Amino acid sequence: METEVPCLDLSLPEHALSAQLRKACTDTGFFYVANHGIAEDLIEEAFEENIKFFALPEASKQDIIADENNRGWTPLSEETLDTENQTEGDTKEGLYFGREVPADSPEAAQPLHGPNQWPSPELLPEYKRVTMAYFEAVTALGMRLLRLLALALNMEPDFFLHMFQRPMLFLRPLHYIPRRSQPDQGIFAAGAHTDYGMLTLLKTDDAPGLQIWSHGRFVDVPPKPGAFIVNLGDMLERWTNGLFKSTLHRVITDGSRHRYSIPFFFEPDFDTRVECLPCCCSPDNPPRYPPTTSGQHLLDKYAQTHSGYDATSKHPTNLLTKAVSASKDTVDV
Ligand SMILES: O=C(O)CCC(=O)C(=O)O
Ligand SMILES: [Fe+2]
Repeated sequence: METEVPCLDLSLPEHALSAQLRKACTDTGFFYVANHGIAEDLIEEAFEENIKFFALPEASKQDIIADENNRGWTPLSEETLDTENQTEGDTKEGLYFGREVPADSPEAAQPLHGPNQWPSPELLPEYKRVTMAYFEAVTALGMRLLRLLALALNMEPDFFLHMFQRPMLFLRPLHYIPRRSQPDQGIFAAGAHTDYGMLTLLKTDDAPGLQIWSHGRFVDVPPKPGAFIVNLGDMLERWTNGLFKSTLHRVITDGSRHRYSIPFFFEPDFDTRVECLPCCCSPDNPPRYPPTTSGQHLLDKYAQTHSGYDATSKHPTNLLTKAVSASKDTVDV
């Protein structure tokens, strides 16, 4: 079953786009973006390099196993996005890259900041060049969307821009193995979850599988050639007091083929204050969440779903998505 996920044509004038964006953000929290300006060749190259990476022998991937800054390879089944409904881990592996932060920079003292771990250039000579070019291109697209988001909220267009001086940016190529998902058996390619952060810019190959929760059921969001899929995360839902939706989603595979996707998680600077926007509250609609910061929000979300997690220490697994069990909390205490 398919649902009508709106498609924003970025070649339209901003005033038209911002109205469409507001509707998409308040209705579905998911939308396609067409005419985004990122070269198809670059996208293709990024997928080709990742297909090569995931085909490397296990030992080569182990060499760059994810570190405490969320950078590096996460093996098959390492992540269980929906602990309530899954009987095994997600049938996918991934590779995280963040904004490059040298180990000797003061920024590296913060959780989630540090140098990247790149696949060996002897094995994959083009990997770093292509991935960095792709990273830069999706960052620029994210910046364009920030302007539109501010306009969609009837705010100054540069409202969010200054919060992205040292942003937390994570690119995470994923490889789903050809394993048939069996929801009734608790086997999922990616369990149901919402994304933690502000915005996710997702490119998938042409294999279907992504589904979003809509009107009481999961519906397909098929790949659209030439378009990105963009969704809002919990941080933006919190910032807008629930006006903009962070929608539950999952991935189901039919076992017939490999599936590759590249989500890009786009989050403001660690210290950015995330407090109900004035345009999103009123005496009748008071703020539902206390103020926090971008970094603290991500760390708290993680602690909610991982018992024993110490938010003051750096920690090696996925901080950018969360299990469904905690997805619809309304008030932080
Ligand atoms: O692979 C996909 O289509 C979706 C991945 C996703 O939802 C995530 O990584 O948060
Ligand atoms: Fe997600």
